[in-house]
Amino acid sequence: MGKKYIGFAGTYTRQTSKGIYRFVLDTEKAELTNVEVAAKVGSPTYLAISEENRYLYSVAQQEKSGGVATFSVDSETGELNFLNAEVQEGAPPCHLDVFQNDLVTGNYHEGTVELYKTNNDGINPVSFVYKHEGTGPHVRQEKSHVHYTGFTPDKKFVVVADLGTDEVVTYKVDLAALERVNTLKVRAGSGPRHLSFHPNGKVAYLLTELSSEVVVLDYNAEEGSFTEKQYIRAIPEDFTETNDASAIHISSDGRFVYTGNRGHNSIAVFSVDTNSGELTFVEHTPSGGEWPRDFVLDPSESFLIASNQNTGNLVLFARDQQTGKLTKLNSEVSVPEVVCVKFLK
Ligand SMILES: O=C1O[C@H](COP(=O)(O)O)[C@@H](O)[C@H](O)[C@H]1O
Repeated sequence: MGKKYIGFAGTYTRQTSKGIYRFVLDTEKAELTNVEVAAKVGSPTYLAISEENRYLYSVAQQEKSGGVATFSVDSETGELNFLNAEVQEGAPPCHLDVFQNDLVTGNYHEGTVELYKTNNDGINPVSFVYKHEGTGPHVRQEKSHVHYTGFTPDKKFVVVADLGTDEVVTYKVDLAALERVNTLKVRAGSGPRHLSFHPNGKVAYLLTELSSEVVVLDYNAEEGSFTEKQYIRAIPEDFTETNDASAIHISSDGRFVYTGNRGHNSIAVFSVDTNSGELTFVEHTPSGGEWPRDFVLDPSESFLIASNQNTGNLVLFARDQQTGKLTKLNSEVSVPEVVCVKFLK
C-alpha cells in the first residue's frame, strides 16, 4: 500500500511567497498534494530537519539582518510551531546543517561560517564566526562565497564548500568554536557549491557551480581530508549557454548521484562504480521548469521532486531504482520562489 510523506519547501519571500510551505507526496496516486503555508518567515531559503524530526531550522531574514529560525515539528501532521530566531546584521546565510546541539550555517555574501548551539526552546545566539579569505579567477570569485556547510557522516567534522576561493575546508567543532583542520584546493575557477557523501563514508561528490562539474573525492575520515580522483561534466559538451550547477544528492544505496543544472534546466543522473566510487554519466532529464535550485529523493526513493525557482513549481518524477533514470509524472504544484525541498525522515 502506498504511503503519504510530508515535505517542506524553503523559498525567497521577495515577491509573493509567504515563507515555508508544506506539501504531501501521495505515493499510491503518484501525486503531490495539499500545498499550504506552514510558517511565515522572511526568505527561509534553506531548511534542515533534526534527526528525530523534532525540530526544523530555516535560514531567516529580518529586514537588514539574517540568521536562523527554529520550529518544533509535529511529525504526524507536519505542523510547525515557531520557537525563536537568532539574526545578526548583514545578509542571511544560504545553507545550514544540524547535528544534536550543533548547527552550522554558511554565508555566501559575508564569506563566513557560523556555529550555533541549539536547545529545547530553539537556538542560542551565534557562538562562533569564521571568516574565509581569498579569491579566484572567475568574475564571481572576487572574495570568499561560502555556499555549503554540512556534517561528515561520522559527525566528527564540518565540511565547507567555498565558491569564491575554490576550496573545500574541514573544521572540527570544539565546544563553542570551529577549528580549521584541512583545506583542499580544487581547479581554479570551478566554484565549489554543494557536497554529498557516499553512504560508505569514504568518497564524497562535490558539485562546482561555475564549471558545472562533479569532483569525485576520496575522504580520509581520520584526518577529515580530501583528495581529488575524477572530474566529470554535469552538462552536455555542446551546451554553450551559462549554466549554474545547483544541488547534488546520492541515493541511499550509493548507486546513483543526481545534480541540478540551472540554465540547462535539467537533472543529471550518474551511476557510481561500486569499487572506486567514480561516476559514469547516465542521462539528463528536463527539470519541468526553469532554474532547478534543488531537488530531493522522497523517503521511499521511488520518486524525485525538483524545485524550479524561476517557474515556482515542484515537479514529480518517478525514479527507477535499478537504472537510476527519471521519468516525469503528470503531477506538479506551485510554490513561489522555491529554493529547497526536504522530507520528514
Ligand atoms: O546559488 C546561488 O546562491 C547564492 C547565495 O544564496 P543567497 O540566498 O544567500 O543569496 C545566490 O546569491 C545566487 O544567486 C545563487 O545562484
